[in-house]
Amino acid sequence: MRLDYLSIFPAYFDVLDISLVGKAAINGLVEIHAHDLRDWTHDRHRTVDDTPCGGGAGMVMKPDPWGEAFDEIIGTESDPSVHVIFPAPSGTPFTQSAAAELSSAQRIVFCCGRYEGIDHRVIDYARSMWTVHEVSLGDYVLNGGEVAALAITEAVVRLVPGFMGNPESLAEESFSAGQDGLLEYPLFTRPVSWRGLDVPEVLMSGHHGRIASWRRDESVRLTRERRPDLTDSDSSGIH
Ligand SMILES: N#Cc1c(-c2ccc3cc[nH]c3c2)n[nH]c1N
Repeated sequence: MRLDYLSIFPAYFDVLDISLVGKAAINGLVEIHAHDLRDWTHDRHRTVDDTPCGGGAGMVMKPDPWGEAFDEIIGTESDPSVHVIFPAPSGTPFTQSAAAELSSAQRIVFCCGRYEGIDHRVIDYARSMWTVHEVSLGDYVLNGGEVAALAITEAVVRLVPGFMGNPESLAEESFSAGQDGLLEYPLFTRPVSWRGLDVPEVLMSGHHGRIASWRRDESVRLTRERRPDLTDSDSSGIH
């Protein structure tokens, strides 16, 4: 899997060399390329923004640098196997199932906007050429797309076959299919007693049936408390 990042702050992605994603890069599972969008400007100030047509506050990212960067990084041929991701507050909420779908992609290009956003023609052009995803991390405002690109990268790459040492651990995580779309149950490890707080006795009983039942009940309780929106989904198993 090749991952490209277009941003005016490409140093954001240096962290990928440190994290687990860096290990995947070393193992050849992923190839990471970060690019400075300003490398595709031609004025002395390396300008990437301009005032919004129709007025309004802030600045909008000009289309020209994006188009020239696309030509060099992706090419000028249409290819639906290339996935181009535009993080944006107006995007579709990014989910675990979206991460799972993207984990089989061979090429993902992240377009990280700044200012008020990117000229919409850039997205329209990308849609005419590749498979485009306009996605949002959640209902809060960031200053740009880089943090979202990092989060999406981690969510996707950890699902790439061969990345996780123990793929079985994926099955029991929150939002995973194996968890019936429920939130993960509380986790405990040694010591059994810590600052007057004890591990639930059932988890020390060695009775696998009771442990499984306790974990399911906890997942249902937590999901009802914190994510009632998940309790009506078909995959949740609770209604
Ligand atoms: N994804 C996502 C986002 C953003 C976001 C993404 C891109 C830009 C470009 C300028 N401002 C941005 C905010 N805010 N909140 C989210 N969940």
